[in-house]
Amino acid sequence: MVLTHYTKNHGEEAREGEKLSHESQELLLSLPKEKGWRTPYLYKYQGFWCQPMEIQAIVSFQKHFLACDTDVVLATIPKSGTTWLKALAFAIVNRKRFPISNNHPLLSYNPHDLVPLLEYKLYANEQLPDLSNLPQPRLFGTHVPLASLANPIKKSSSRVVYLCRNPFDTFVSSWHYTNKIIPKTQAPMPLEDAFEKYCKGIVGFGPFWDHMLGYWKESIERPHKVLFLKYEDMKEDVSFHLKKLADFLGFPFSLEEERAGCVEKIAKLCSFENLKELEVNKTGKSIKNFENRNLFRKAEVGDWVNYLSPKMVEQLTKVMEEKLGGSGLSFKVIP
Ligand SMILES: Nc1ncnc2c1ncn2[C@@H]1O[C@H](COP(=O)(O)OS(=O)(=O)O)[C@@H](OP(=O)(O)O)[C@H]1O
Repeated sequence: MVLTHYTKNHGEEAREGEKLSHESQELLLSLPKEKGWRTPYLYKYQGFWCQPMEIQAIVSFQKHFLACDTDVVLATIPKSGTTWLKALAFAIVNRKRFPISNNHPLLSYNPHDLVPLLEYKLYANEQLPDLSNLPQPRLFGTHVPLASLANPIKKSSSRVVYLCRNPFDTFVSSWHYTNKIIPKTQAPMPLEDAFEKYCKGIVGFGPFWDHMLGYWKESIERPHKVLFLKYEDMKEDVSFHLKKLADFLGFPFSLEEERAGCVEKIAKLCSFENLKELEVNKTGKSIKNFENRNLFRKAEVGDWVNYLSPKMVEQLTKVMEEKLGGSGLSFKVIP
């Protein structure tokens, strides 16, 4: 059984390698690697862990992306509320073009289709997208850490919004998602194995602490450039954070809009309860052909209590204290 799994993984690695350019294959040979969560290996590229196809796309994005001053980049580590943030930002900046109505794009498209990920979609598979004709402000999503964003993003006046979620819930969400999308022929990943990797920082785009701290520090040093939001705060008061996001993006709500309930309408449109029940999100496919329904699970703060043992809680708390202590970044971990 173990042997079959091992052989299968190596076959997968060979197949994945075949899809890569010669240059990317050479690059991978020079990088440290560890067994991945659902792919044979994660490689450490520029200090963060990543899958081979993503590394190829990120190198291309770093080389070719041209920024506009009006660009908005929505950054997250996976499972921190990316889908939610994309829906909110799209609805806010496009509300004149697409007023809240029965044919709003968010009712027939998944947020990942409306706000494409730079590394999974736009620059994937050696594509060089022509982004010059996209309506402004252009909205992009990324899981890439701040230090590795394409230089034009850092140097231009484009804005970055970072959404962060407490590591306990992010871990549980990542583990569930991984087991939902791994091929049926592959054994599910035990919670304990995933947890050990997570605490060592071995998770896509991790270590999580470096990912968070990069954006956190920049949001303090350059608050006009990076807005740092927390998933738990947004769950507590979505309207307040929606207005904050709109102000930061340069699309503040007018008094008339507020009186007309525009903020609440957007919050409702983008809510977990609404998006989860839409046909497109029950049956459609978006990122890399993955099923949209897997993007919507529970959306709760504190669901980790149902999964982590006291020993695990102690271990992750210690990691967080060691890595995030003194930074000023802290989390509500229960509602
Ligand atoms: N609209 C909305 N509001 C609040 N929360 C939401 C929303 N949509 C998705 N979710 C929850 O977010 C988790 C998925 O994270 P991401 O969207 O970052 O996933 S991904 O990185 O884009 O794959 C996942 O969290 P868990 O339920 O804890 O697994 C989703 O349920």
